Amino acid sequence: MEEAIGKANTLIEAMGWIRRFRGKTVVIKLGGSLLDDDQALMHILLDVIFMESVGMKPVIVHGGGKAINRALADSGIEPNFIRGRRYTDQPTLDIVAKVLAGDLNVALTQEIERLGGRAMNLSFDTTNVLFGEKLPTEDDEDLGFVGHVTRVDRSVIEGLSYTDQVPIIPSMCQGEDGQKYNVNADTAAMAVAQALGAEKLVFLSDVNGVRTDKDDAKTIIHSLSSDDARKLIADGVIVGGMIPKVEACLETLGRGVRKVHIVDGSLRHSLLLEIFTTSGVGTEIHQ
Ligand SMILES: Nc1ncnc2c1ncn2[C@@H]1O[C@H](COP(=O)(O)OP(=O)(O)O)[C@@H](O)[C@H]1O
Ligand SMILES: CC(=O)N[C@@H](CCC(=O)OP(=O)(O)O)C(=O)O
Repeated sequence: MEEAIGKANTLIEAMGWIRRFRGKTVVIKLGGSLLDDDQALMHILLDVIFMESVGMKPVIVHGGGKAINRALADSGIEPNFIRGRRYTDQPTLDIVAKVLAGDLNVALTQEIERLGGRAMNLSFDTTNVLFGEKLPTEDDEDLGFVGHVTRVDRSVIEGLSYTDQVPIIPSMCQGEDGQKYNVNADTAAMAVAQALGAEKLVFLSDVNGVRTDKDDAKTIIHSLSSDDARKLIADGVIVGGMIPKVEACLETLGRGVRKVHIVDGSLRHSLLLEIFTTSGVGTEIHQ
C-alpha cells in the first residue's frame, strides 16, 4: 500500500510540470554512441512516448555518425572529418543517405511503434521537411555535399501532433533543385528548434554535460551563461565534438528557443529528469 501511495504522490508532484509543458514543443537530438546502445535508446524512446502521452510535442532529430563510419568501412571508404564535419563525396553521400534517411530513420520509428507509441519518419523516402543548400565554407575549403538547413516545413511537423505521432527527422536536407546534402546533426536539431520556436532543445549525448575537465564527470557545470560558454571554447576547455554542440546551443538561444540542455542519454530517464525536476541532470545553457 505504501508503495502505491508513493507512486500516486510522484504523479501528483509531476502534475505542475506536466501542466507547464502541455502543448509545448521539445526538440530532442539523438546521436553518437546512444544510437548503438539498445537499452539506453529504448529508455529514451519510452521517455519520449511518455512526453507525448501527457500532451507535450516531442520532435526527434537524429544523427548516426558511428553507423555511417561502419557502413563506410564496409565499403572500404576512410572517414574524413574537416573541423568536425564529414567530407562528403558522391559515394559517401549515397551511404549517408542509406544509413540516416533510410535504416536509422525507419528503425527509430519502428521502435517507438513497438513500444506502444506512434511515430512518423520524415525523410526523403517519405516526406522531406528539411530544405537547404551547400554549406558555405571559408578558405575555399570544399566539404563536398555537406549542407545546412535554410528552411523547415513546419506545417508537416506540427500537423503530426493531431495524430499523436512523434516526428523523426534525419540530419539531411534537400536543395530546391533536389540535391541531397549531409548535415551535422547538432546544427540540424538547432534549425528545427528555431523554426518551431521550441520551448526546449535537448542534446542527448554520451557525457553528463559540459565539464571544466572533459574527462571528469564530477566537474559538470549545471548552469552556463552564453558568455561563459564562449569563454570556455576560447580557453580550450570545450573541445572536439562539444564545440558544434555548444555553438548550436548559443545560436539557438539567440533566436527564440527558451532553454537548451546537454544531457547524458545513457542515464536512465535523463530526459524526463531534465524536464520534470527543478535542478535537472545535465548542463543548461542560458542567455
Ligand atoms: N568541456 C567538455 N565537457 C564535456 N565533454 C567534452 C568537453 N570538451 C569536449 N568534450 C567531448 O565532446 C564529446 C561529445 O561530443 P560528440 O562526440 O560530438 O557527441 P554526440 O556524438 O553525442 O553528438 C564528449 O564525448 C567529450 O569527449
Ligand atoms: C556533415 C556531417 O558531419 N554530418 C554528420 C551527420 C551525422 C551526425 O552528425 O551524427 P552524430 O550526431 O551521431 O555525430 C556525419 O556525416 O557524421
